[in-house]
Amino acid sequence: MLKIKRAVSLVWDSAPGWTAAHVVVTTIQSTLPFALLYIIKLIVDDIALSLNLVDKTQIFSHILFLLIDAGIVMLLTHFLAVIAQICSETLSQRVTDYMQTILYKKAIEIDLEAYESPHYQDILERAKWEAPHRPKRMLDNLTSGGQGAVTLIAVLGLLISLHWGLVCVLIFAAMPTMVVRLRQSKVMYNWHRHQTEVERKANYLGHLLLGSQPAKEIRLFNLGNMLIERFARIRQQLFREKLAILHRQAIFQLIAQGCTGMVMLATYGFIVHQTIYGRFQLGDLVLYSQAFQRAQGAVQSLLASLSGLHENNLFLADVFEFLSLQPTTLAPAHPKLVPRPLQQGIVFRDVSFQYQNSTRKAIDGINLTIAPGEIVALVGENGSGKTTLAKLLCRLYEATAGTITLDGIELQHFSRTDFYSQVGALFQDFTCYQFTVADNIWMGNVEQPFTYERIERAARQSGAAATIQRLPQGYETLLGKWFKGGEELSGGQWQKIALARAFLRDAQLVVLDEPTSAMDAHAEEEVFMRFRELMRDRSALLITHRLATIKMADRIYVMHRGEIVESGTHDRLMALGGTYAHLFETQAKNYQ
Ligand SMILES: Nc1ncnc2c1ncn2[C@@H]1O[C@H](COP(=O)(O)OP(=O)(O)OP(=O)(O)O)[C@@H](O)[C@H]1O
Repeated sequence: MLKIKRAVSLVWDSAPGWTAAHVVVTTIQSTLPFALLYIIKLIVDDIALSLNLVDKTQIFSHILFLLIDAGIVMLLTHFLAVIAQICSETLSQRVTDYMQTILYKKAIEIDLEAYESPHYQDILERAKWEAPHRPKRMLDNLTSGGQGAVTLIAVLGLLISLHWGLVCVLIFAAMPTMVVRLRQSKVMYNWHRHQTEVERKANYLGHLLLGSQPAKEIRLFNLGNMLIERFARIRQQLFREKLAILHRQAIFQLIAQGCTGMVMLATYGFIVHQTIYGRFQLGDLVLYSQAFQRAQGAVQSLLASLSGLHENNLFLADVFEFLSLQPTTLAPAHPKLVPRPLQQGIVFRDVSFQYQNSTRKAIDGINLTIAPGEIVALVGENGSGKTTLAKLLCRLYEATAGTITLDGIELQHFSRTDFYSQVGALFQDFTCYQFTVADNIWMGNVEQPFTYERIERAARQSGAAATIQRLPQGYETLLGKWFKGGEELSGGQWQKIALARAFLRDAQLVVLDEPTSAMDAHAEEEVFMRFRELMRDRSALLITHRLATIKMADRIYVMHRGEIVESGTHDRLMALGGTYAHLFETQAKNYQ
């Protein structure tokens, strides 16, 4: 019941005016057949009366007047049908848009960690399927159920006057179908829920086959047919399972309808029997069998609405399950303000972290400091935990043990918005927004007004300015190939734009994970030459495999299997002759 109320209020919130119009129009629609029936009854009464009259002029004009009324009701019925369709379609659209917005808002609230959980992906997927149409369907069930109930109440009076037992027969006859329908909804729902991951696998294959990003490899490695076969195999499996359920349901439905049919036949037999033995007139036979038929139709429509309500209720549970998700890390009740400017900087104390569903720690017992104005570099082999450490510093994940403090205050004590406003970051998997160049850079700090002056400065700092100048519409050039007129950039050029985005943020902490990996040696050198100047009052964490570029770092931490194994300046680490010196010499040798 609560879910029905919540679904209706979602529909109402999406478009109050259209919801009201939809309900009013369908209510009027449901009363019109009775109005027409009543007018026809008046016409029949007049005709019967006219048979005994000598002067039929007056009664004929009255019948004409009633006929015009009937015509008006018919016209109104057609007119309302058109209006009802417009209301229904508009409302469906509004509900879909509204529900999608709600889903997007909820999705951005959830912790990043959730995206690594298949369970979360399943919940999200089901909510995406069901949210756009289930609330509106529920409203439709309610209105059509209401219509069925009105018709039923109207004919029930007639049936009771015939025999009260007929009403019981009507309800009894409907029972088997009702039970079967409720069971079917439950079986189908459970099957859908159970199959979410398999459906996601099929969708993933579809994404590989249709997406622009995998398109190159699909062609080069001739993966198309293999992926299509995998897709077809999954769809076949889903199809077979669904068909088996539908077969079983068809058998149950046939049995239920057979039972209903037999009860109905017996009832008609009873009415005919009563007529033959003179207890009913021929007119009664017609009237009561009509009434019984209508009542049966109304019961069927009521049942369809009730089982629809039941089904939509089940599926809406998936939407509400998603909407009820909460971030695992709650916002502090009394958040502290991020110190501006930083005095002591950032301190990691015995920090460890283990990813969800992972059996080992990605980083273990990390101790590290970044003072204000200091550039700290992280180096180490693949998978040693550098990016994980950067993500913890950006508070994209919470440490499983230990503390990370900013001027002595643990990161959890800041509101995320305030903390994020002080972080400028560039990760390896940065996003290439299919927007204009200016938008791509401005998105580094949308809280600040859009000004070309700031955007151009950030572009100069990242080395993107020269590339942008050569674009047909400069900063107003649309990037990417998704939309008409878009210009595609090279990997290194995209990286410069993304770096400009990180620089645009007026942040005290800058985190750069392989910021120049796609740039040519000349561009990279330019970026790092400006880097010290740029980071003057900021704290920077820099991750790179290109050791030549980090000689200028104030301190270098060397990571190995989640731990810090060495730290110090370039010169000190070289003198130490350990992992760093070995890595550096290996790289240097390759350049000789
Ligand atoms: N989202 C994740 N879920 C589970 N494990 C992860 C996840 N991301 C990384 N890991 C694991 O954590 C460890 C550290 O990964 P991380 O990305 O921090 O390494 P890295 O030093 O940045 O590597 P690279 O130099 O290749 O970028 C690896 O063993 C990796 O398998």
